[in-house]
Amino acid sequence: MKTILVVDDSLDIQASLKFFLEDEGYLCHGVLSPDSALDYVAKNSVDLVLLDMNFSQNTTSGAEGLTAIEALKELDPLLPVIVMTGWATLDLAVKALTTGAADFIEKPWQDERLAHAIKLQLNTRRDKQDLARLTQEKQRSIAPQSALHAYSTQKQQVLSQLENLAKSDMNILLTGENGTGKSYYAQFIHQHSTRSRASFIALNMGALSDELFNSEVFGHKKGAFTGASQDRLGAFTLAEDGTLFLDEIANLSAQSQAKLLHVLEERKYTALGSSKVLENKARIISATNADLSEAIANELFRQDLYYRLNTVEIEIPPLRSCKDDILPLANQFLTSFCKQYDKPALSLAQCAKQALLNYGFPGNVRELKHIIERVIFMANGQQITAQDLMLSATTSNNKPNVQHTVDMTLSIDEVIEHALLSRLEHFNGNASKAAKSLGMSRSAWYRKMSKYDAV
Ligand SMILES: Nc1ncnc2c1ncn2[C@@H]1O[C@H](COP(=O)(O)OP(=O)(O)OP(=O)(O)O)[C@@H](O)[C@H]1O
Repeated sequence: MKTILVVDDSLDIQASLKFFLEDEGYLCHGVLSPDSALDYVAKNSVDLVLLDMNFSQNTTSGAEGLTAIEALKELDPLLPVIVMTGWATLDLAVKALTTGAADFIEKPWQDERLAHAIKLQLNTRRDKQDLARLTQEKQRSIAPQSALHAYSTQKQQVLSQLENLAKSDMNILLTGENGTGKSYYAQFIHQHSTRSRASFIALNMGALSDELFNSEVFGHKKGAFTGASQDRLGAFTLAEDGTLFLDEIANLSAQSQAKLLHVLEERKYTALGSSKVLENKARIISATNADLSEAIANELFRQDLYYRLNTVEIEIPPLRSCKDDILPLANQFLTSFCKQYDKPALSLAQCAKQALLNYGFPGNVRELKHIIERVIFMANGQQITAQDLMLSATTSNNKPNVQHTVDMTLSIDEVIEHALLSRLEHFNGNASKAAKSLGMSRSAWYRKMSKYDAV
């Protein structure tokens, strides 16, 4: 329900506007002075202000109203202020509109005209908010994904479980190794939920410092800190009543964990530099490839936050335990990359199929996708051989292989990608340990990994 703030020093006028506005379906709050109005707008959600222009006795110039319009617009540039005065002159109306008022109404007002003006200004505000949100959302939301493919019984079971859970409002924690497609499954949940028409906002926690966390998650006001040159909407605000996907949740610092826990408990937050309390209505899906029980035991992750996030916990199985996915996914990627690079259709020779089925895929579906993308440029002829795939030898028990032979034909990017994957494999998919062993910070690790996902 929209909230309208009435600023008028007459309690009679406040009461009669309240009566009328509530009848029109709005929530109405009244204050007696511009100072109280500013205080109220700074701390509460207000959708529109009806502002008297004169407050001190015997003044009719409208100067107090003009100052109030300026201050209100400074506080919230998108807040519509409709001016109402019994001392209307053309000059004052022009001044009010050029100062930032959205409309000018003479007292005594006509109900129909007032109702129309309010409706119009609320619609304009909504359109402006949508535009601001869409612009920022476009800058930050993850690229629309291609379809999620699941052929094996294991993956099909996970999908049907998620489809059922999607209908609830429960927070869901997705676990699983790197590259199993957790962000794809998060979008799948959103698309099958009752929130599918609202936004899906994704944030990679592994890449956020504490300072960035505040800004990205809660947003900031212009001037909140050096370099804050304009207002920024936070992920909770952008997600609104949609879905907020928090990837790599185990990598949050203790400080950021405490802040996130507070929002999840209170369902309220404030942007940096603002005292306005905002409500969190988003559903949280989080994901991690880390062992959170171990992180809790080592006091690296808060148990209370874990319980807030994992109302339900679903593990996405590694590719090596879903053998029935390997060849259909490989063919799927083959078709789409041949199309993307305008190459003639290619197929997998029997030896290549067998090699893929025997391989351990420490980097899971992401790695399979990269292998297929690379082989398109390496294959001679229309059939891809096992050799073209350039897979390292695998262990017989299908566990990921630690040894990678360095092929002298690989580019520097491919050598780095191999190094990252083999280190990940060595640490059983634990990205924090893999990063540490390479002398990299967690955020540098995630930046590198996402670079190779994008190659
Ligand atoms: N079921 C699937 N169908 C099609 N593509 C998939 C599937 N699962 C994963 N992928 C591909 O694998 C890549 C990695 O997926 P994603 O980034 O969601 O993995 P992740 O589990 O979140 O990895 P990380 O833990 O490293 O963040 C995606 O870019 C996508 O191309």
